[in-house]
Amino acid sequence: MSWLIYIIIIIQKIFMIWSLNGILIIKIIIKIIKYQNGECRNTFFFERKNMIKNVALIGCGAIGSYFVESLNNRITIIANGKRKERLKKDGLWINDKHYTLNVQTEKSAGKQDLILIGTKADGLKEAISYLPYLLKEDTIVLSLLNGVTSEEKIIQFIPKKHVLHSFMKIGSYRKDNRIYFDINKISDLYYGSLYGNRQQLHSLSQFLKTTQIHFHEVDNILEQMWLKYACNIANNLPQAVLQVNSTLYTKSEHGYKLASLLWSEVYKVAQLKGIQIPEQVQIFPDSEWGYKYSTLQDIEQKRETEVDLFLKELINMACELHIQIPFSEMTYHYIKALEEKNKGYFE
Ligand SMILES: NC(=O)C1=CN([C@@H]2O[C@H](COP(=O)(O)OP(=O)(O)OC[C@H]3O[C@@H](n4cnc5c(N)ncnc54)[C@H](OP(=O)(O)O)[C@@H]3O)[C@@H](O)[C@H]2O)C=CC1
Ligand SMILES: CC(C)(CO)C(=O)C(=O)O
Repeated sequence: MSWLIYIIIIIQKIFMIWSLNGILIIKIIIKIIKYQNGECRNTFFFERKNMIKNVALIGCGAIGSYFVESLNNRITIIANGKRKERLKKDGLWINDKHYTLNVQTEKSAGKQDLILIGTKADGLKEAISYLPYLLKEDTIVLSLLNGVTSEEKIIQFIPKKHVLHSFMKIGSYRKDNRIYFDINKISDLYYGSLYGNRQQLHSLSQFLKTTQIHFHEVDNILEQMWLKYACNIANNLPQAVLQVNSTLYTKSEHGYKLASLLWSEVYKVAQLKGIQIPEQVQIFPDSEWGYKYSTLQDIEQKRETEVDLFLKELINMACELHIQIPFSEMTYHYIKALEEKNKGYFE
């Protein structure tokens, strides 16, 4: 009889090991399925490191407000001096809803997991000077500015591993502390990694999935940024010179031609830098509805424009490549002269 007891015990043990293994195998299968669906990319390999909790925004204007609206209770606004007092006291009105803000200086905010830079080009230098106070080992920095050089400027001051390349597609309008955009139209964040920081990319996508933000993690972020850059140059600038809305490009063959000429010069520079963008000019969708893009908004509200970010930088690149881009040069000087006119130089 004793051999029978032995056999029963052995069978019992086999079943126990089998069922334990079974549970383990089922757990691994569930993990793999979740990983495939992108639900646990952070945790499968990286053991719950790099979870984004603290998010800071430097520059809560037209595009920054999109993140205030989406992450309201989870976002710290970084500002100093009078700007800080104003933002604390008045908050922001976004699409006619009032938001009170958690405003901190760069020194009081503490270390951040994610930092969004939403200043214009003229505020970038100061924004960069805040970064050392906010950075920890695995902080992610996104620069939302238009143009193709803000990331290069940032990595002159902080290690590359922090920086993902990014830009926004959104039509947002600001007058003082009132901001309007339509989240049902295009309001999208694009980002990608040029410096091989895949872990940051996963953390960011993981975090964004928990929010209402429309986002796209893309492989060809540099091409996408240049495409947006070319669109901004071709669409924002002729309308700013002529001070008319975007029907310029749909109603007038001359307007369309102006956009095409500028586009052809960005295309030439991009080609020589090995960046692929389409040869044919792209007019922003819905331009027949008569939009005023940011450069014209700046001119009308007598603010500095970002023409240096758009054209001065293109002219410098062309110079380095030993090519001429006369339409861009001329447009650059037109807009600079309009800025001077706004400052009352000619009165
Ligand atoms: N508007 C749009 O629809 C789009 C804009 N973009 C790009 O996004 C970038 C931002 O543009 P936009 O949002 O329109 O610009 P805004 O002028 O509306 O916003 C910039 C904000 O940055 C703040 N700021 C400047 N310096 C600092 C600083 N040192 N610390 C804290 N805050 C600071 C400004 O504050 P203050 O007002 O007090 O000076 C302002 O609120 C630009 O590069 C633009 O080309 C891209 C896509 C669409
Ligand atoms: C045209 C627009 C709104 C597209 O996102 C833009 O980038 C700008 O106004 O500068």
